[in-house]
Amino acid sequence: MEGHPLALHDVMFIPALVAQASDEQNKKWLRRAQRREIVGCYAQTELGHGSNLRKLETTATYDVSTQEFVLHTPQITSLKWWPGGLGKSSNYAVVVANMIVKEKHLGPHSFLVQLRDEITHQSLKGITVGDIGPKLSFNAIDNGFLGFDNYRIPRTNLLMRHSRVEPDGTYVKPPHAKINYSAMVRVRSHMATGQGNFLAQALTIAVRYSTVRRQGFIESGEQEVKVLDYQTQQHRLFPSIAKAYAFTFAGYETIRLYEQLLKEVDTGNVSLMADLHALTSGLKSVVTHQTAQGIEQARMACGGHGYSQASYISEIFGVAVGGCTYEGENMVMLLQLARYLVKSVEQIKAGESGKLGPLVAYLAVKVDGVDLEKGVEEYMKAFQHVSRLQTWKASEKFLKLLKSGEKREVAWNKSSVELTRASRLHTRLYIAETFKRSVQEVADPRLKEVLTDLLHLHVNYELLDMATYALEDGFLSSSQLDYVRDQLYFYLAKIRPNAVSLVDSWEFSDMQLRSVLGRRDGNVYENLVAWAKASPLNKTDVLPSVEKYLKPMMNSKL
Ligand SMILES: CC/C=C\C/C=C\C/C=C\C/C=C\C/C=C\C/C=C\CCC(=O)SCCNC(=O)CCNC(=O)[C@H](O)C(C)(C)COP(=O)(O)OP(=O)(O)OC[C@H]1O[C@@H](n2cnc3c(N)ncnc32)[C@H](O)[C@@H]1OP(=O)(O)O
Ligand SMILES: Cc1cc2nc3c(=O)[nH]c(=O)nc-3n(C[C@H](O)[C@H](O)[C@H](O)COP(=O)(O)OP(=O)(O)OC[C@H]3O[C@@H](n4cnc5c(N)ncnc54)[C@H](O)[C@@H]3O)c2cc1C
Repeated sequence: MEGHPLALHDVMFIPALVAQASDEQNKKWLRRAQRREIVGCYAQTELGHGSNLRKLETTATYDVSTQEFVLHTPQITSLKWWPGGLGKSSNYAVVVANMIVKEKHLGPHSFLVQLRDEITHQSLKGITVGDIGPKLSFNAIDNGFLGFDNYRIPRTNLLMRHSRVEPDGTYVKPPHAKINYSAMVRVRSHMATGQGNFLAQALTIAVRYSTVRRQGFIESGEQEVKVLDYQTQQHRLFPSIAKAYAFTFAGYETIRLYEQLLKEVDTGNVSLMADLHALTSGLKSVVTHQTAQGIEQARMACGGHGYSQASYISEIFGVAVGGCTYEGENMVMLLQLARYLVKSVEQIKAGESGKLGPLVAYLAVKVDGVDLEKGVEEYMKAFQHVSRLQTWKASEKFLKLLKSGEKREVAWNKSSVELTRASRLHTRLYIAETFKRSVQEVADPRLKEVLTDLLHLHVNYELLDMATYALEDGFLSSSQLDYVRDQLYFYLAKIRPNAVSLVDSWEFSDMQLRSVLGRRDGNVYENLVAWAKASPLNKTDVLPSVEKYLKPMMNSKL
């Protein structure tokens, strides 16, 4: 859970080579990387810039006389900063640098760069590299810094699958300007399943513990109840169980789309890039945020023991919450999706609704009302309505500001909170839709029934959570919202008997969970005592600090 120093080798270094190096280059590098004869990382973010990639400062200047690129770190803010595995483990990196050829700045490009000697592992001349120090979590990963002092690499170390620099300095452009960002899009497409997995771990611990923990009464005179029988506890945990499933289903779809994109790009078809970029930008933001919230609720649902490291939930939280920042800061990514939504609105206004992609076609279709009692399809129409309403409102605000003479960037900034709201609603619609479709495809009728209960819980929870939007224009009445509330409580109670099976079905072993509270055998109390006794402070009855500090203080006459 604390991370692995070679994680980025698998998660980004190899995928960057697969997607961006030419077949010829990969004959040289890929097998070596796969066999781990060389260890790599993905070095893009700098001390001064992470989000705004156009302002990366590391330069790769082509020297036509030697057919080499000269990598250079012009100032302190240009140091690479953060890359996982860079500090101590990697001897190679995919480095993203601003490419300059014949004095022309050609923007960020990826280069394979050797950092350390393959035998001694010592850093090479011209390279400054090290670890950036402890972090909130992930402390088994050596996130690092890296500087170049006019460091030379061969021309052929520019990753040349999609763009090239010929020996004479002729630049051959890629088929899409952002094709070099594919390693990021890949991680974003995997993040929904990855984060769903973190959420699932925390929930497994909290749900199991909630059936061991007895406290208080529901009906007086009986045995104290398992805390999982409280409606508030169910409300804290069960909607997140539904989300963990929903995120996993959504993630399967984005992973499939990324694989499709890779194949299509190789045939020169880049049409999926904008759609997938928008989709994964929104999804990674919503999923990481809701996962962090869900894990924190799971911790609180374990009361005092949840705060102990014996629960292990704090570690899961620390790792998961990193996802809100890495691979694109969440607000920044929501605004990327918003660009796509605003463009879609502009297309509709221009009478070009027919050109809209399938995920945004609903923006052009107005619905007057829904009959929620007819089932999940009607909830989908309600989600579409709130997303459409907010997307149009935010877009109109932006377009009005533009029309009033504001500069584009200023108008955008003044509309940005509303735009991020639209992006979240659009993404939550997508999550609900993929959840619905995935449940419909389940063949086993008993499994389908339980997952359908979770789906119902999800759509009622979500609609209630976005109720202000639906009430704003009178789309939903307050009596409809009462119905949604009743349904929510109905499904909390209905799911209760299956709650433990739902988390057990994720099949985390005790070794994976590392949680005293979440043990499979439920022997929580004996093991909490054993865990406490094993604390380093309990190695001796009297600590050296007693002689050193306590006694002088207690014996002092002052
Ligand atoms: C197999 C497992 C895989 C994953 C693991 C999953 C879960 C994790 C679980 C465990 C992890 C275990 C260990 C690892 C631990 C942690 C670390 C993992 C990874 C972290 C690595 C990193 O963080 S790498 C650095 C990431 N950095 C960023 O994400 C930077 C964010 N910024 C950007 O992406 C861009 O700068 C930008 C998109 C914000 C803006 O780009 P730019 O300025 O160049 O563009 P413009 O704004 O001008 O936009 C111009 C048009 O281009 C479009 N665009 C932008 N990007 C793309 C893209 N990628 N594809 C397609 N189109 C793109 C943009 O939309 C604009 O289009 P218009 O039509 O509107 O003009
Ligand atoms: C655990 C972890 C692992 C990482 N691993 C890697 C790695 O392997 N390789 C690598 O290269 N990098 C890595 N990073 C770096 C990471 O990708 C960046 O930190 C991330 O992309 C955010 O960029 P930033 O730090 O520049 O944030 P900033 O952009 O400085 O964000 C600060 C604030 O400014 C806001 N902001 C910035 N721009 C805008 C805008 N245009 N509009 C509105 N608000 C804005 C943000 O929303 C945020 O609130 C890692 C980071 C972490 C935490």
